[in-house]
Amino acid sequence: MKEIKHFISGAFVGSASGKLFDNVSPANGQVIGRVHEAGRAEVDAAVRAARAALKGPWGKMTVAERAEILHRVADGITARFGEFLEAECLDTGKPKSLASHIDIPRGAANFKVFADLLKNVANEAFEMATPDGAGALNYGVRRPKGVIGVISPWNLPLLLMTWKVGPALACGNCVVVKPSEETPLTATLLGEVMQAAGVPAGVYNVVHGFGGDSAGAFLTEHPDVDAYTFTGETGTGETIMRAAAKGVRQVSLELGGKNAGIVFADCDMDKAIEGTLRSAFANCGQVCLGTERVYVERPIFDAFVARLKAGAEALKIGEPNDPEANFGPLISHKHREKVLSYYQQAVDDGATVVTGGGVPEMPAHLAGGAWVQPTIWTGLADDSAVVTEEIFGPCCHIRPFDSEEEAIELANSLPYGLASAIWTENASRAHRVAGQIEAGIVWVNSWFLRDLRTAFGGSKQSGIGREGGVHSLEFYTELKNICVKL
Ligand SMILES: NC(=O)c1ccc[n+]([C@@H]2O[C@H](COP(=O)([O-])OP(=O)(O)OC[C@H]3O[C@@H](n4cnc5c(N)ncnc54)[C@H](O)[C@@H]3O)[C@@H](O)[C@H]2O)c1
Ligand SMILES: O=C/C=C/C=C(\O)C(=O)O
Repeated sequence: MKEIKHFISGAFVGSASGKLFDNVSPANGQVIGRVHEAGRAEVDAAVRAARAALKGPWGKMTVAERAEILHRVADGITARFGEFLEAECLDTGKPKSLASHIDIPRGAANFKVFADLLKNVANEAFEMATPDGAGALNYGVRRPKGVIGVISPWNLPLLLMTWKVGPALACGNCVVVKPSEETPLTATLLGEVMQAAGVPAGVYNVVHGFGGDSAGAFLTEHPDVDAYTFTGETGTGETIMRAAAKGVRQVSLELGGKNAGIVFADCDMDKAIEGTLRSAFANCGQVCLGTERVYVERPIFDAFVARLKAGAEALKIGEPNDPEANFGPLISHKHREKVLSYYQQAVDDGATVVTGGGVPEMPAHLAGGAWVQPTIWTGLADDSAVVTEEIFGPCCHIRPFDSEEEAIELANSLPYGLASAIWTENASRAHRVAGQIEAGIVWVNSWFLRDLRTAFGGSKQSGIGREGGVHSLEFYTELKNICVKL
């Protein structure tokens, strides 16, 4: 049985406590490995290694030298593409057809884009007048923040972890990563790539374990971590924020959502159906940006529901190696219980189940997996928990609307504000509505189209701060103003 160890100070190490936990395949329920669970000792060793590495060669490198190494990291991921793909799909059960297009290439891109950005970024400067007439010159310099704690979720494990590690390292920080307990493999494999690329020991560390009373909590409670970047549930974000308050450490939080899709009668129906299908069902609905509320203008409501139903029913459920599969399992049985409880709630609340609503029948060798049917409802009240709470499963509720104002009000009615997708061929309307949606990201006639130079993050309870492009610098560096009296 494969043992998955921590990566600390350039070496793979087990836990002193000897505590291990199972890594379970969501596709068939089988144990695929045993993972070392970090105690305070391993977390402390990782933080100390990171602190020491800041003072070592990493801290003395030029931006160009660091950028070259990070390019080698990206190339290392690409060179071992097959291994990363295998590992990601073992952990998550997602179709290889999906991970080979999204997760793994983005894992590599996250290093290249931020390495290049750092080489080209300019700092601000202000000339100022002084009473003696000689003036003064202010200019900003950026310095690494220090040791960054990176806590990442299981839905897009390599993509979301490197989305933080890429800019953190490009800015000259050292990191301690706590990947989700559900998906330990790719973060561990990345340790090998880091080493081969010449990243000095201690710059990239990985500790495995759970959240509360385990590696996650030990990391967020560790006094020698300078800042935390977290992607995950809103409730966990609150816990991390509380822990980070001690010692006044900064947090960047990318949290949950209950994203709205708004489909106007003047949309290109083919595009709207294709995009909404992806946004509701890609990655088995386990994408923070995914659409779980669809608002459709009344004249096209029936046609839209019928076509989305047909699209959902045409999805091909299957295990990662099935070349035709485009719909995998949920991450775990525990998560399936949560998703199925909402499926039941929808029925109890009087929904019309347009399609799905249960567990699909799977062949015997996959029967132990966390499979669930893609599901569409109509007819729920706006205050049903199914419509107001993040389910994080392959499901959406579709509701008609009669005016632009009503659609905007519905989209903005929840305490979340991560993303939204608007479908219309009327350009004025697209801009007008997009400007009024309370969300960090609004797509018009697309979904999950990502330019890594743009600001990414959520408003309201979907997060704090923005990452992406120069916005990442706000979090991963300290901007210092130097004022020189002339
Ligand atoms: N806004 C975004 O960009 C974004 C992106 C992806 C996922 N998400 C959100 O993530 C959630 C799904 O991911 P998840 O279930 O892994 O989230 P989660 O909050 O349960 O776990 C995320 C990470 O936090 C750790 N953790 C849990 N409790 C902790 C604690 N007390 N202290 C420290 N660490 C702790 C976990 O071990 C894991 O590594 C959804 O809510 C989804 O919307 C948001
Ligand atoms: O599940 C959430 C997906 C988030 C995507 C990103 O953070 C990204 O594309 O950078």
